[in-house]
Amino acid sequence: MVKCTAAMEVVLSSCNRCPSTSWLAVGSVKMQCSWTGNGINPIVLFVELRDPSFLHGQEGDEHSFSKGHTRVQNMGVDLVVGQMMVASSSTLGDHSDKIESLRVPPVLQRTRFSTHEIISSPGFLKPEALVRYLGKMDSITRKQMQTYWEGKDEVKAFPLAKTLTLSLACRFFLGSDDPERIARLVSNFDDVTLGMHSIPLSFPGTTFYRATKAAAAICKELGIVIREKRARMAEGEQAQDILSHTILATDPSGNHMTEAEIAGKIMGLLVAGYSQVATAMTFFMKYVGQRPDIYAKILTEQTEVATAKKEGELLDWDDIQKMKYSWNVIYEVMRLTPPIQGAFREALTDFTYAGYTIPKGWKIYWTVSTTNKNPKYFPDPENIDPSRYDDGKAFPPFTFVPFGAGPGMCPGKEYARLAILTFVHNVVTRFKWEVVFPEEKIGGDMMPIPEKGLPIRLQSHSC
Ligand code: HEM
Repeated sequence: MVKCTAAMEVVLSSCNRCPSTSWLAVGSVKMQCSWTGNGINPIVLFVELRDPSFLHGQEGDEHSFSKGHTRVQNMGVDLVVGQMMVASSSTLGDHSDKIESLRVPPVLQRTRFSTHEIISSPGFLKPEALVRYLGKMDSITRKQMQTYWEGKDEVKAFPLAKTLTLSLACRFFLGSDDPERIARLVSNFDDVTLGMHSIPLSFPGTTFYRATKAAAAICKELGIVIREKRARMAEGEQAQDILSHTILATDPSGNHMTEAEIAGKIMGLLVAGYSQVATAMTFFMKYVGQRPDIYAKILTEQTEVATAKKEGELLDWDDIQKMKYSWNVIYEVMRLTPPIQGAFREALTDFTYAGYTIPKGWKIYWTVSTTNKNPKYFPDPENIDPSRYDDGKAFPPFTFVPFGAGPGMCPGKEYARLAILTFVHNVVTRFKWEVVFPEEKIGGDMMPIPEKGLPIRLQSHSC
């Protein structure tokens, strides 16, 4: 058994300014694994309290989103994945030699190659590049509808949305359509996603331990994918996906990434591109399934798009531009249930916010949902009202942050928009649906998860 020693400082604080529950950072934890003596990075300890107010709201978000000369710095996917990979190599017992090559110090991951730069540099996630993916996105979505949705009276929306988004991510990030490989990865990705937001106590039975095992399994599979891709590139295959460009990327000294670094980057991207998009699709099904008035308006919009197309013709960029009402509904879905509830930052200097002094080096958790429900900007905040985003209505910076804000804002926003709207088009033009358990419990710590997978009863338009 792995034993971890933890030295812990804890400061508890709360205030009554915030009407809803949020997460409060309360201290830092340093841990050491008794097997290897490896230190695991200090992390914040957070607990759920009623009415705590910490870094949220417009003022808090300005602190937490700004980078560089200001008070906090971003801790993105890389660092969390990096932590997990270091831990995985120290806790997997007899498998540790196999994944030794995958150990990547988190600092190295963050400084040599930024994920943001890698996915932005070849312009992969920019609208002009995404236009090229749209037809393929639509055809993958159609195929999945035919295979998993059509002819069924009842389906579980969450697992099906995850199968779809993982297939899309594997296609566009890895250039792979292999369904068996995708099926093998699904449960591992779920474990990694949960582990990214858990306290890194790595012994059998903990969420973090499961995540480290899953991360190791994904990296092993990715190692094979990377070697296959390198071989095809050596034979002249063009770089047409993010993996190829990551293989070709160099740091300022002209060095390429190691296989482990590439696997870490790609795993971070797959996790980001898979679970958040699936969560947004799932909560679209939940909220719209309970609001026939909103469903009717979306159906009108999507039917107009569909009837303007020839038989079998795939969606194009102009079609997406016509889906304004549908996207406003998605904004409301993400405002009420943000797929990412918040993220970590690290204080670069001591600073005081709302009467609390945050010491340098402490990890801070900022929350999305409290910001997005501020009644000053979103009157009657619990109500779904897509007209909030009608043309011409703008919100002040840092008041609506489902995709974050500032320099660390989500680089996958446009990709997510296309994937979600393509899904909306395909599901709404085929079915009307009813949520089986309107009061289904939403679990998950930092990421909302419907506990039963959101079962829905389908009624096909063709019946
Ligand atoms: C509905 C879908 C999505 C939502 C709601 C979402 C939300 C967010 C948020 C809130 C952040 C900021 C985190 C922070 O400030 O620390 C973020 C960052 C990020 N997202 Fe997304 N995201 C989505 C989809 C995607 C997709 C599809 C990709 C990849 C293609 C992606 C890649 C990333 C990356 C790499 C970062 C880190 C950026 C950095 O640190 O500079 N996301 N996302």
